[in-house]
Amino acid sequence: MSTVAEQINAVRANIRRRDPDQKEFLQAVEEVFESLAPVFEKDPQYLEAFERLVEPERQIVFRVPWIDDAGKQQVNRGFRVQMSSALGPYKGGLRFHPTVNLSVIKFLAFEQTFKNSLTTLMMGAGKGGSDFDPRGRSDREVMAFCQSFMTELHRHIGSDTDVPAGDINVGAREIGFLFGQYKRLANNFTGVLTGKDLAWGGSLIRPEATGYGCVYFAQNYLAHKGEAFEGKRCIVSGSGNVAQYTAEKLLQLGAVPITFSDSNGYILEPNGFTQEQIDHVKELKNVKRVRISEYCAFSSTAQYFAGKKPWEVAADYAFPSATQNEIDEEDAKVLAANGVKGVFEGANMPSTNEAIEVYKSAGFMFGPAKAANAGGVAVSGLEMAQNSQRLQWTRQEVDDKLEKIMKDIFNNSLVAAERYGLKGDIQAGANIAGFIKVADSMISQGCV
Ligand SMILES: NC(=O)C1=CN([C@@H]2O[C@H](COP(=O)(O)OP(=O)(O)OC[C@H]3O[C@@H](n4cnc5c(N)ncnc54)[C@H](O)[C@@H]3O)[C@@H](O)[C@H]2O)C=CC1
Ligand SMILES: O=C(O)CCC(=O)C(=O)O
Repeated sequence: MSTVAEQINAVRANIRRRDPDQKEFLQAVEEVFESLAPVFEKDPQYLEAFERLVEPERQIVFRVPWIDDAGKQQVNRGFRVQMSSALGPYKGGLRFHPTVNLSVIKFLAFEQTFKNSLTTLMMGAGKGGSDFDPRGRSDREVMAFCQSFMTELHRHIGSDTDVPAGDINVGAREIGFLFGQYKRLANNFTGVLTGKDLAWGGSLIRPEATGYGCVYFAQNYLAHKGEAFEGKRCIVSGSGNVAQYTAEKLLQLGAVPITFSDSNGYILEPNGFTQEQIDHVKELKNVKRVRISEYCAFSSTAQYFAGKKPWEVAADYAFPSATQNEIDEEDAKVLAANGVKGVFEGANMPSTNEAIEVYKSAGFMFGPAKAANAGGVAVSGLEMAQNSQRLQWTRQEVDDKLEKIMKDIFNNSLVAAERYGLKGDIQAGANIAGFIKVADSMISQGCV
């Protein structure tokens, strides 16, 4: 008869043996595994549920052929990983980026499972995307790609089956093209995607939801520690959807957002961005689709640091909002040395596991992605609810619900950590609270 510790090690070894090359997926699993140990110790049924959960219910990999503006054939690879339907239809975004592969989509789908559970709404989890790079492509090329992608994907999704949304490089334009093709193929006008345009079934506050939600989460955390945003300098990375609305909400709450970045470098506004300057970033990134360095032509006070990450700037709090593993151990040490006291993850898995260790030993407040960035998918869940009712709620109604969900996520994570003897560890608490709801549902639904 093996001990629980031996059983945990056997499950861990099996996961590693099965997909040894999927480094992002293994990293995400490892981060969760550590914090679930006390749960597995308490009831070995949970370990069995976990062993099932790490194996996606279904993985779809497909060819996406399309014709570019020069009349030349292009071929990309498409993915949809349907991770878990324990709590509802599969739900999670689509990412179009040259770095997309099965490991990246699997890690995102795995994280999504815990995140969607934390929202308190009834959503299973999935994630998808393609190695298609929209940079430099015309609107017509992006449409041709989206139509081809949906031509295969449409067989696998539906408003009660799987409801994709946006992620990196999938915003309002792409959701429109994808929805149009779905409707044409399925002959069905239904809420099969979220992040839709307001005129045809979208929800107010969905564009703002991930960034606003991350700041609401941080606000709860700060209040718990007796701190407040007023006058606090905040580093934001990225300059896309999540970064823009994180900076906007920080400004509204009296904080001072001072940076944005992209993969080429970062910009610093030493006195903080105004709303007009944030609106200019939105125009540059969402309409003109140019590099963040272009911002400096608009502001005489801005500085641009080519090839650098914003973590070197002295600040109070950091909001990584670009991509995975953008903060490594060295970056985390620099944050600590510069006086940062909290990291709140807008992006998915932006911190390496070694960076998280540094946060813990430095005593940072740490808002892990699954909890801190759950506002986006939460408002997607609210969009689904509105679509089912064929109603549209007001901006205030949706924002109030988002604020409440983020408060509940913080409190539920706090309570779960304490219940398992890890008082104050919000990272462990979020993993535990997210997992237990999924695992209990899996157990009561039988071995499926
Ligand atoms: N859009 C949403 O509702 C949600 C997004 N997320 C996560 O937030 C992150 C950002 O996503 P979005 O803002 O939606 O995408 P986006 O496409 O609007 O923006 C991504 C931004 O990140 C920057 N970026 C990409 N790679 C980078 C790198 N290596 N270094 C520095 N900057 C880089 C891009 O230049 C761009 O400004 C991703 O990790 C995504 O998975 C998480 C929850 C929901
Ligand atoms: O809104 C959604 O369905 C998904 C958002 C997402 O992809 C994420 O939370 O990472």
